[in-house]
Amino acid sequence: MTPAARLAAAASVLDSIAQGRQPAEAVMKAWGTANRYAGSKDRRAIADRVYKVLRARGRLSWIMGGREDGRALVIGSLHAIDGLSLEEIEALHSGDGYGPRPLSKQERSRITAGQGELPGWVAAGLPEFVVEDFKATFGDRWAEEAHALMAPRAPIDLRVNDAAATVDEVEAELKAAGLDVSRTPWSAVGLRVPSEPPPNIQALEGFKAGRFEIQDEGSQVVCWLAGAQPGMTVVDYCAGGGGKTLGLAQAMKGKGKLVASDVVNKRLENIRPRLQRARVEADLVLIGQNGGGLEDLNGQADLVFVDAPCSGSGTWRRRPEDAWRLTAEEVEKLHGLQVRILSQATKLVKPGGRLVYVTCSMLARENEASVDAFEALHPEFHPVPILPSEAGEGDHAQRGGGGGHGSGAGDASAPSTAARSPSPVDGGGFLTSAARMKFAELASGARLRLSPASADTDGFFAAVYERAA
Ligand SMILES: C[S@@+](CC[C@H](N)C(=O)[O-])C[C@H]1O[C@@H](n2cnc3c(N)ncnc32)[C@H](O)[C@@H]1O
Repeated sequence: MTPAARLAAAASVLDSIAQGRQPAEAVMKAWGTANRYAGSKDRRAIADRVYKVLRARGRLSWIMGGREDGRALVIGSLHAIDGLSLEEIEALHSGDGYGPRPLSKQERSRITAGQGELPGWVAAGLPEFVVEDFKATFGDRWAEEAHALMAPRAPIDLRVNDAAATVDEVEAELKAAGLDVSRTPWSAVGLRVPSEPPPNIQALEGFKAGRFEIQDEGSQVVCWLAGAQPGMTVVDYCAGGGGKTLGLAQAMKGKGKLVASDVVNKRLENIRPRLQRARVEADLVLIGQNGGGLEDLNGQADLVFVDAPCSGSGTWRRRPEDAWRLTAEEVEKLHGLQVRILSQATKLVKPGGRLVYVTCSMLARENEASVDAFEALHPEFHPVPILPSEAGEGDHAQRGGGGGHGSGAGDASAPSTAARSPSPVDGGGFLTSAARMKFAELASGARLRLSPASADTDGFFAAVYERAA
């Protein structure tokens, strides 16, 4: 393909992405299948252009006078990102062969007009309502947070299944496969590989044998903070694809009862092969929108983990297309759903047991606002500080009625006053000492926010609660 034909193809892929809800990666793949004449270098060049545009879509649309079609965004990117002159852009738009048609008068004038002063949200490359939320949360640091969230090429993180292999063994295995592997800073069982050139992790023997899984470090961290321990009864209430289920199973070391529930059966079914690969077990339970289906566990769970449905805005560095699909109305709906799901999940928590709320959202409306609403509705749930309180680690457990799980869940004979819940930052030994220092900086009481800018992870929010007796 000529460079011009690649631009035309990128514009058409961008239009397909804008028309649907499919991930950009899937649209790119479908385009490759339908256009077999395109070689790997062509597909690579087209994907590079598509992602370049998606990460800067707001700015490019602004420059092109509010146009949002693929052609305009590609033209804008040649000018504003690649720095091509009008003549160079025109040469790529001669209309010859499979290249794009010549520039219109308006398109030419958009390029010659220059960018001018860009409003903050346009420069940040995020929808305006998102930037307002960021300003309220991050203050002066909002632009840095926005930039890191939309920056290219997040690395790929792996969680080593320490029941099947040591971190050293997996590290050596990945090195032998030619990957440039390093340790993750916060999760003690995390490894990181660059996403460029794209590694085929799923084809590796260690992946197939369950020695490691793909999981962002932030996602690993929230599993470790939850405090699942061997012998506990744990419910992963919104189990989805099962990423956290596997992390919780790892913390439980295969001992106790783990239940993974969701309202979508297909998602639960996808967990099955992952459990088999990791050689761990969980009961998969399809629940109704109102939580029906888990009545047997009412008041029984030591830990209920609610990885709530959310905007997924914490993962926009991997899926920048989603930033432009989200609306303020959807965020409002998600906030309502999050508070409702948390309320439903409370029924399962036993006195002294924990409820952990997690999102992969960067938005305060889905994080702080959702747990504020939950706290107002459920005073029987006490916030558990992420860091040990000054009065001594675990004193919240006694305030909350004791009955901790320090000696292993199911040990009903353990005296409640002696047993103390470990502090979330203890992380069951799965958090590094660097994590403990870092989270001292990032945690606010029972709440912790991780982000690409602050922790080099996807954006995550976690809040930990304990039910009073
Ligand atoms: C953020 S995703 C979970 C991701 C998953 N925990 C993981 O780590 O792969 C949220 C999940 O909540 C589920 N969900 C939506 N409404 C729900 C409800 N009312 N009760 C329980 N789960 C619900 C969705 O089907 C979705 O799978």
